[in-house]
Amino acid sequence: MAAENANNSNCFCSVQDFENYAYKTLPRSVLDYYRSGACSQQTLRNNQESFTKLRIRPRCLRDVTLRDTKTKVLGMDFDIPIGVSPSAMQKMAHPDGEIGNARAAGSVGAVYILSTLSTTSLEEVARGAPNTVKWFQLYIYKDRKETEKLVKRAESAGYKALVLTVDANVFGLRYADARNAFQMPSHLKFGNFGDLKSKFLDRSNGSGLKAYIDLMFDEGIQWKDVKWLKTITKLPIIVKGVLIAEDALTAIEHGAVGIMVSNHGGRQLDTAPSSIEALPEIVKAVDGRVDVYLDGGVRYGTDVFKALALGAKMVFIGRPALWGLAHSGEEGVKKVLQILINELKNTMGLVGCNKLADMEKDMVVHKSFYHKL
Ligand SMILES: Cc1cc2nc3c(=O)[nH]c(=O)nc-3n(C[C@H](O)[C@H](O)[C@H](O)COP(=O)(O)O)c2cc1C
Ligand SMILES: CCCCCCC(=O)C(=O)O
Repeated sequence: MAAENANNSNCFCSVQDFENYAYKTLPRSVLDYYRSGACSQQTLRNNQESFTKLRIRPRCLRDVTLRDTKTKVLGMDFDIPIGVSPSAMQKMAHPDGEIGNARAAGSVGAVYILSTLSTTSLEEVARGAPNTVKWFQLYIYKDRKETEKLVKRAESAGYKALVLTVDANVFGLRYADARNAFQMPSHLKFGNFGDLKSKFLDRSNGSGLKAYIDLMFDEGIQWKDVKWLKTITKLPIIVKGVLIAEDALTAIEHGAVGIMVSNHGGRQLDTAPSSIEALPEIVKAVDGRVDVYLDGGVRYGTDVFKALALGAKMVFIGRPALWGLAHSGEEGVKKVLQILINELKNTMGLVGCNKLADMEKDMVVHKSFYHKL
């Protein structure tokens, strides 16, 4: 891309354009933290590759003049079935940070999930993006009182659900961060904590984030902690990071009202299945009792369509929002979301779906359907 075009948003047609821009402009250790997966990064790659192995089977000559993407999730109305997944330290991408990301989501009628490890406090995000439906992602600290305080604060600030991340009891092996001795830039801090919990710790052995997590997070969390969480909050609980049917059923038994199929963007267990590979077994097991959501590798409206047709109620993006933020803050995230909405509506039109309920499971097949010989 010519240098003079590097910041010309008119050229930014796809999520890939924003990713390319972020790769050229973000400081190396921030970029590596955002983009990397764990270990050999097979799951990271597979998240996107698995979508390319699915084919969409279109239906012709159906009236699609009023294409509608509205949906209702946990009793809340949304204009689109796409939301923003939690990601830590968003101010490293742009000073607009979490507030910009949340405002962008709200501007297109999408839900925004704030990370426990945000660089803006949950109260500031609530004040800065009052018109956005916000959910709060929770990591369970060894200090349960600290966890309880976070939950109460999220309730008071108007967050509408808790998203408990269950695939990060142990820190994934992220070699790029270890090599870079990754550290949050010194002008930033974790917004939700006032004392030393707001800063990274000793990084003499590699990533400062890893040192922080090892000290603060509880490796011993179990299903009974979901029950405990239910005793301290009235907010609906979504469990994020489920990849197999049995865990989905256990999550429901313990009170979860939503299951997010996710492998943490390939950043935790390397060689775990891709999210879209895992989705069908979970949808089947859950059998409509609770909502199933998905994130991981979603980069095109066709990916959104595939996940919805295979039974996800809502589909989330992690890195694409960070690439939008890196490009032009709130505006950039909004553009990324608009691209995905436009691609989704285009796909719906070409497949013959006027509304989300028109999507059928057999509109999406594995490519082997066409390559039987
Ligand atoms: C830089 C980064 C930070 C993340 N931080 C969190 C976090 O704080 N809490 C969490 O539950 N998931 C976190 N995730 C995982 C995302 O919520 C999400 O599962 C993943 O990014 C989805 O994959 P995608 O990036 O391919 O869309 C993070 C992901 C990235 C890329
Ligand atoms: C135990 C994993 C916690 C990682 C904290 C931030 C995050 O979720 C991510 O970097 O990914």
